[in-house]
Amino acid sequence: MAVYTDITEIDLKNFLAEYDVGELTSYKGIAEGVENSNFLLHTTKDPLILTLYEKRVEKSDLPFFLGLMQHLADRGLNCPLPLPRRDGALLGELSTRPAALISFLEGMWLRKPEAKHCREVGKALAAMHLAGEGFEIKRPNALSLEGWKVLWEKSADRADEVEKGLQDEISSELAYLAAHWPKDLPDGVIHADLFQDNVFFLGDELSGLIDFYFACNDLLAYDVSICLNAWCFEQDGAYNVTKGMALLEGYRSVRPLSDAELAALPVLSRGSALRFFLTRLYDWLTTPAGALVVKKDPLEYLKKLRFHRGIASVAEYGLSA
Ligand SMILES: Nc1ncnc2c1ncn2[C@@H]1O[C@H](COP(=O)(O)OP(=O)(O)O)[C@@H](O)[C@H]1O
Ligand SMILES: N[C@@H](CCOP(=O)(O)O)C(=O)O
Repeated sequence: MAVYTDITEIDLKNFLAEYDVGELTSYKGIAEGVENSNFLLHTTKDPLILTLYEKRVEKSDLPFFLGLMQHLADRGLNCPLPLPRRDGALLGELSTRPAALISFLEGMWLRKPEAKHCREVGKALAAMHLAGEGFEIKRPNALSLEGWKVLWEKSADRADEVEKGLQDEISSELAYLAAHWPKDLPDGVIHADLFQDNVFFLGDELSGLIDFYFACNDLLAYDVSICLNAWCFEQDGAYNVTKGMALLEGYRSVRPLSDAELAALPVLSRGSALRFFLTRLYDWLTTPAGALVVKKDPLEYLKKLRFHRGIASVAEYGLSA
C-alpha cells in the first residue's frame, strides 16, 4: 500500500477549507501505487483524489505535471484534472508534503488485459502524444541514459545479491545503450509510465489515463517501447506477439510510426526495460522491511531486457518495418 505520509482529519479539513469542494464525509488511503501517497475523499460534492507528493517527485516539476493534465484534458484526452484552490493555486501543503486535489476518474485497471485492450492502449498513447503538442513547459527525462547511470551507481555494488553476474551484465548494457541510443527520432511529451494500473477501463472501453508523474519530453517511440514492455508480456515472461501487434496497430491508426522509429524499437525497448529494472532494483535494495508498499520484482524487467537483446527484426514484435 502506498501511503508513505499519514494525515489527520483536522489537517485534512484545514487543507480542504482552501477549496470549494464541499464538506468532507470520509477518506481512506489507497492500497495501490508506488510513488506517492494517495487518498480517496468523499465529500458532499464529487469524490476526489488527494495526492501527497513523495520521494521521487521534485516540487519544481509539479507545475509541469499539473499543467500537463490540464493541457491534455483541454485537448479532449480523458485524464484527471487538478482542482484549483480558491486563490487559484493548484498546489497546497499537507503533513509537510506538497499536495494536490485531483478529480476522480471512473473506471478500473485491468488485471488480465487482452489484445483488444492493448489496441485501445496503443490508440490512447498516440492520442496523448498528439494532444501533448503545444504544451509550453519542458521537462527533460530524468530517467534516461544519465539518470540510469546515477541509479546504477547506487545499486551496482549489491546487484549480485539479486542475481549473480548482474553487475557485469548491466554495466555492459549501459555502455551498449549509450553507444546506440537513437538521437533523431520525433520527440514530444511522453507519459513514461503507462502501465496497466495507469489505464482505466469501463467494460472494454478505455475511460482514461492517470499518473502523469513521470511524464517528460523524450522520444515518442520510447513511450511505445514502455507500453510494449508493460502490456505485451505474459506472467510467464513470454512476449505475446498478438498483443504487440494490436498495440502497435492501435498506435499507428492514430499516429504513424516512421521506419526509423520502428527500426529503433529493439534498442528503445532494451532501454525502457532497463529503466524499470533499475528503479525496481534500487527500491528492492533500499525499501525498509515493513514499509507500506508492495515492492516490484526487478528480475521481471531483466527477463524482458534479455528478450529485446535477442530481437533480430521488428517483425518479432508483430510488425514488419
Ligand atoms: N484520478 C484518479 N481517479 C481515480 N482513482 C485514482 C486517481 N488517481 C489515482 N487513483 C487511484 O490511486 C492509485 C494509485 O495512483 P497512482 O497515481 O498510480 O499512484 P503512484 O503515483 O503512487 O503510483 C491508482 O491505482 C488508482 O486506484
Ligand atoms: N510502473 C512502475 C512503478 C511506478 O508505479 P506506478 O504505480 O506509479 O505506476 C513499475 O512497474 O516498476
